[in-house]
Amino acid sequence: MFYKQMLQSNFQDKFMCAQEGWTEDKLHLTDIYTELYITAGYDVHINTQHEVRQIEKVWKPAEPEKPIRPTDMFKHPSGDYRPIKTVMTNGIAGIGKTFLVHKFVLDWAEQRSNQDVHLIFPFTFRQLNPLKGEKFSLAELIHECIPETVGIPQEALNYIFTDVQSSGITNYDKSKFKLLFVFDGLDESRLHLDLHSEDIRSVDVTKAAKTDVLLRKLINGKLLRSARIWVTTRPAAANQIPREFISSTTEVRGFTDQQKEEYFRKRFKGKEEADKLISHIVTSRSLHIMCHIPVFCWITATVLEDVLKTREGGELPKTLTEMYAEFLMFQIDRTKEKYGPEKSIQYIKSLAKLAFEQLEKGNLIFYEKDLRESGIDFSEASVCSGVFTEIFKEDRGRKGKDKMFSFVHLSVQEFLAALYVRMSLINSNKNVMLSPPLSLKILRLLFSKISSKKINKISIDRALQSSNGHLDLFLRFLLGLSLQTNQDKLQSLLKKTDCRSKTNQKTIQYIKEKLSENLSPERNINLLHCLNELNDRSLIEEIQQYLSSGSLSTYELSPAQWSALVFILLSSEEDLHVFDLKKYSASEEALLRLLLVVKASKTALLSSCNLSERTCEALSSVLSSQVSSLTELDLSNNDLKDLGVMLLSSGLESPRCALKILRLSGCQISEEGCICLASALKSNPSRLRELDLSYNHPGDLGVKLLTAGLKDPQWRLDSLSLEHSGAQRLKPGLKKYFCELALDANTANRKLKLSDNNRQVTAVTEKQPFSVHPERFDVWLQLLCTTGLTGRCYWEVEWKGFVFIAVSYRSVRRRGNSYDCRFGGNDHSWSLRCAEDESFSVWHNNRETAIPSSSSASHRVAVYVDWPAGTLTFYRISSGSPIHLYTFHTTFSKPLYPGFWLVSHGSSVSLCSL
Ligand SMILES: Nc1ncnc2c1ncn2[C@@H]1O[C@H](COP(=O)(O)OP(=O)(O)OP(=O)(O)O)[C@@H](O)[C@H]1O
Repeated sequence: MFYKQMLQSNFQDKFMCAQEGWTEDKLHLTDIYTELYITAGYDVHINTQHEVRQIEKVWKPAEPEKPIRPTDMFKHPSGDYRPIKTVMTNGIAGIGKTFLVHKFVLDWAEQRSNQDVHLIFPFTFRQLNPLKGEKFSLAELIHECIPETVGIPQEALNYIFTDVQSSGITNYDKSKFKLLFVFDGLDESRLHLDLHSEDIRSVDVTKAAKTDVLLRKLINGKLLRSARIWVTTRPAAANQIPREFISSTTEVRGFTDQQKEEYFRKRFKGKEEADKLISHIVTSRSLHIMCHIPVFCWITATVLEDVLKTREGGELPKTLTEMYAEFLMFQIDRTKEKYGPEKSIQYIKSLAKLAFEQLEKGNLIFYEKDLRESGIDFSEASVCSGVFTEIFKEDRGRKGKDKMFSFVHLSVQEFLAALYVRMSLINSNKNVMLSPPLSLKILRLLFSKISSKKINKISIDRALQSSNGHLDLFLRFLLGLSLQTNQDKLQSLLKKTDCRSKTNQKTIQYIKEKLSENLSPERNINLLHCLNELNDRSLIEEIQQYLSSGSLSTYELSPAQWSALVFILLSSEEDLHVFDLKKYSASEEALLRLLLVVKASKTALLSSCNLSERTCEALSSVLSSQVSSLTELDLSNNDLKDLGVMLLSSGLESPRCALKILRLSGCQISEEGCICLASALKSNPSRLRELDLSYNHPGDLGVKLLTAGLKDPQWRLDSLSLEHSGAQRLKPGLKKYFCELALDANTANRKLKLSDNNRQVTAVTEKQPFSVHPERFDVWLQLLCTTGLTGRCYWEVEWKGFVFIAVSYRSVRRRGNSYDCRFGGNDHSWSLRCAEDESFSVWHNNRETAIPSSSSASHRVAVYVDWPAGTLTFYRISSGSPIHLYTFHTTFSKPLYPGFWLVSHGSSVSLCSL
């Protein structure tokens, strides 16, 4: 207890202050720390190759996923008690892993949480790397790396460790001494961490062993079995620790929109100032999206703070290029005073060269030799790397003793690379974009005179040729740097400006041409970002106009406009939690165009959108994609057939598929499709929890296989619906929901004559010999059918004269002539009025809604009720196909009875057989 208090007190001093970037004046951690969005699970939501580019597609907070509080790092995400030994926390560069560890330790040290822990030993791999191969006992290693522990004598540590080791207890919660070892930054590790390698030698915890061996044994549980281990890492290195050694995985996913706001409120204490900045960031989409990475928030806050201070009433940077240009100038200004303007400018120029040359090669980490090649004197660089640590940081060496370098964030490298291209053009009239691949077209361009326009074109073409988009952000910056305003900011680096608005107009035109070609959606989106950097919003504004005028299905969108729509949806303020295709256009074409949005959404509602097998192929690739966020997919009421399900199954089989809910109700699926589904789920049983296959025809084998899966403890499935199945469900379209109806003679008004086995009714003048019945309509010429409907039902009727085709609750009044008795005259019935002149209108609650007139002379009407979904739709049947008339959306509370009102004598209605 004494040692605990001592360590807590020492850690308070150490972790209270946070070092951010270059700041010499340290800030109190709790003053700047903003809660991060942390989730449970193995999924790494970011493409490891280039996190920034992926964010927009990927990062949408997951609704069903409960965020984890930092203090709950060692609780099982399910909420149930399970012993937890090792937690691995993933997250991309700059997302806040180190900050999280510091906050956790500080909360413990200041006795806010996790007080069950007796001692915490926070290591970083950066500290451990130089000790590789050296021999230490565990206590010595702790003293070496964590000076705050020095007050705990080695004997005391050895006593505790020996006790833990010899007790044989494996459960942390049962251990007498509760210990936590933290290892931050596994991605930086140079240690030999093969956890399977057999370390035969003794497990005497007091004996010295090589650092690598100690670490290995701690992580694989050979040493101090009950001690807890917490490892943080960037995703690329996560697989260094095999799954079997990890009890729980979490992922730091940065800031949610709300947390971004909190961050800026903490940074800017004045409310007015904070409001201004937040609203500025929210309206500059690219900035807002990027701000999900805390380190980018810091860049943004740094720049905006400076702009506010130094330029009263000045424009705040809106685009990424503006922001990075400001950031760079801010760095140069700060260091100019210390080291002189020339040196800092010269250094930036060399770094820009390095950034460009290495980006061309696809390198993100560089060695001394690379620095030399770019003209950076290494010894000088090490002086200057102190100056520009926040741009260029000396990195962990993994190759022997070679020093490694990288930019503080890949986006900084991309910005500097773009700057290098512009600088070479403006300052030395040189085109540096010479390296292959050179198409003939580019070659031709190269032999003509160099100009900004040509460089822009070459860069656009090069970026479009890249299959993984490695030049996308570079291109955005390069084009952004062709704006006068940005060049003005960088005056100290650019000799003169070379902006001509005509040139930029031509570039904009060229981008728009490219957008109308059939490029991949990702490339198109980047081109739209480029337009944004060039301050051209014409395409986006067009689409926004369409969107505000209602459904898009009325417009014929060009490929460029579709891309603009994707761009808007991906970067919209509205959450992409739920993507509802019908909001835009219920068609397959629309879905295929908006596939990127589906990928970024949590839930995709695609029911009743006339989708076919073709869609399934595309969706299957979404499901198996590394960056898909989709956990719920509703494909009900589309005739996908067995082939569609087979195609979809290949996506379901993928270990990357994160789908939890799949609705395939009414999709014409037979036994074959179900067999395929069952086998896909068998090979990937750990995800899907809910499967809706109602209104299909699974056959005996389909039912058997799927229900067996439901009982299989390996499967996560806990809800399976196979209701309303049968061969009839294999009929196309709405016909699969056809139900046989019969008119209820007991409800028929006396002036209605029933015939054709109670399937036809005619309004007549003479009273019919019906018995007295309390359910009979006595005034209006109405009647109901016998069956109350609660599922999905479809029927067709032929009509003559002037009739109302209705559905009603059984409770509709039968006596008298009030509206309460008339179909559509009250709130418990809905009706379609079919008049002699073939005009239609709908009635509900005594309110009429007219339906635009149609030309056809057909007298056949179809009714489709989806009771659970609360929809009632009327169609006119023309040449055998349903033409939509009207849909009511409501919540039905009681069974619905089809009914008819025959207004004029001689009118008739007959129920059709299908
Ligand atoms: N929770 C937070 N609140 C406020 N600022 C934060 C937070 N997390 C991170 N930051 C800011 O982002 C910067 C980078 O965070 P941090 O070093 O924790 O990232 P990381 O995930 O460990 O990155 P890397 O993998 O590159 O080491 C911090 O210096 C700080 O400015």
